Amino acid sequence: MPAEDHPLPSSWRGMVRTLRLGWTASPRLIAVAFATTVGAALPDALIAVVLALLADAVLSGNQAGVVTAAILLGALAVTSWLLRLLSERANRRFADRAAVFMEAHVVQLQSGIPSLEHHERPSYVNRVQLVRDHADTLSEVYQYLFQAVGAVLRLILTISLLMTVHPLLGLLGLFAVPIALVSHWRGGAEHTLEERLGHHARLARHFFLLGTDASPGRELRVARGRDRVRQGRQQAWAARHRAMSRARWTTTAWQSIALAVFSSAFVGSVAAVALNGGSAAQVVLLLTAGSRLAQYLSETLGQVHFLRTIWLEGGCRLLWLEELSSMAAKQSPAPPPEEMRSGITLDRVSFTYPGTDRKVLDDVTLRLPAGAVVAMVGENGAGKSTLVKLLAKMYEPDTGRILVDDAALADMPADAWRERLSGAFQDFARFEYPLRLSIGLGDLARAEDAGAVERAVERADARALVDRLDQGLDTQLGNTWAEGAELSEGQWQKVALARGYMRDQPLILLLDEPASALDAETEHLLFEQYAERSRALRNRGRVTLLVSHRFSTVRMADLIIVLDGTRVREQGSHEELLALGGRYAELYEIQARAYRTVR
Ligand SMILES: Nc1ncnc2c1ncn2[C@@H]1O[C@H](COP(=O)(O)OP(=O)(O)OP(=O)(O)O)[C@@H](O)[C@H]1O
Repeated sequence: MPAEDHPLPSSWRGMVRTLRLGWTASPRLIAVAFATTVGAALPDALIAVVLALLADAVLSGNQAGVVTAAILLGALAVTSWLLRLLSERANRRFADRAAVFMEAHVVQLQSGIPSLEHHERPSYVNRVQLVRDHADTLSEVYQYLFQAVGAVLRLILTISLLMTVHPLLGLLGLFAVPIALVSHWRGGAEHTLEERLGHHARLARHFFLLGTDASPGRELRVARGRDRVRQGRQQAWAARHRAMSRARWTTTAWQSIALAVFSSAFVGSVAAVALNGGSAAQVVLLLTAGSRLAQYLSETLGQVHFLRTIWLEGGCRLLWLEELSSMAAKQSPAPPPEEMRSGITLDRVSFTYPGTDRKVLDDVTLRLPAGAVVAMVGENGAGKSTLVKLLAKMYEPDTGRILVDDAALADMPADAWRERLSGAFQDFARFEYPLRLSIGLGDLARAEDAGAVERAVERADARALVDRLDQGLDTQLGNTWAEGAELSEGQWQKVALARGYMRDQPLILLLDEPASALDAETEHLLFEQYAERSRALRNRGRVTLLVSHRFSTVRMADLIIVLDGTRVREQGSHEELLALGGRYAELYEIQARAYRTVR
């Protein structure tokens, strides 16, 4: 789905949605925070009136008036301080709660999108990154919104006070309009640019991780490439900074012009009132309220700018993510079958990765028979993993169909389909949980089922690994934890493999180079056992698809598919393909010869 297929919703819809989310997070706290923040804004604006009363009383020698005005001033100051304190506490508590709520919401939305497209299309990645980066900031925007409401009320009150001196002074508010407009435009323009420059920030982050993570650190030390990485990071930041700073200078220049217009009008008003017989109290009121008007305006603008940048823009991106997620959830009505009778068919499937224009699979037609162990081979980049991803519904084919028996995979909900498949992948995850859970994640509903976890351990030949760890299956994994056990690459891969074996009866088991970090003999033994078990269960109609570069493993499969850059070049059993004397036979012979030579 190209980016323009799902454009950003309007900022205002985003704002309403974010408000609703805040209300859901904590209705009581949001109400208290609103009342105290708006309340705290008003006493300050009334100080101008009391100061005018004070000036009047002082000039007319009214002792009682002076005392009353002084008491009122004190009362206003204390009320303002107290309400501000209360509002700060209420807002902070609310922001804490809303931050947790928002982050959880964003995580849920992102993981709820069945495809991987939002991780790969650059324009989507930038948006998702902004939502992710602003997930906790979004929780602070309520405070800014309430303050902005308070500030607007304070502005109205201040302008009304000015109009008591002379109705035309209300026009001072009009001179403030350019400032508001520039500020509104500024937030949007900077945010759009930030989104457009997202790839520089990602690049800088990538170089940062390269320079600080342990595993690239080894290679960088050997290659003496640290300076190169540092330079890469600096260049990425500099490119982003240059463009942002140019844009900020332009917006700041416009803002200064708008402020200059307002300031001239204010100075002119003070002079006009003073020269046209205005009383001292009126001049005091105009000076106090007018100078505060500028201060209130810049505060309001700061809040509006923040709201515009983070909230309106962040809010509409959050809404965009919600819509993307719910659209994906709505699309698929047909449940996957409980059992497969004939197998999985790829019917003239073509696929191009989002954001690219090169076909990775072109018009591929294949049949993976129910009950069969199918192996897929091909050179690097031939499209093997891509085909596996299509079968896992991480992407949808551009053209053609994938059929499970006779039902289209495209019509099945991704979640329901994935409950019926198992998998172990070459870029496996290192889940730093206790070993039992790290394996049990393969079938979360049975993660607590000791028998199921034990069986997965046996199937992955990971018993020796479990026995070597101090607390067996209860050992905490990963060096992020103080007591965590760090595993070798091959051991992590065995954990991933065991995870892939958690489900007893998947419709399809996808094994995409799941043992690349293990030695060839271990891999051979593992799959020999596995293929035997699979054949014993043939009548249950499961399909196993194994991607491997090791022909000693591949030869055990019932059907071998040779992919050759976008197309299927050959298919058949090991014996058939050897007899064919084509690409498979050639590659098999090269590996077998190398193996004989080494031995
Ligand atoms: N996320 C992606 N976005 C764009 N192109 C991609 C993406 N992933 C893979 N490709 C491209 O698709 C082609 C096929 O990649 P794929 O990972 O399917 O190959 P493979 O046969 O599994 O290779 P290998 O044996 O090295 O694992 C490659 O040319 C690769 O550059």
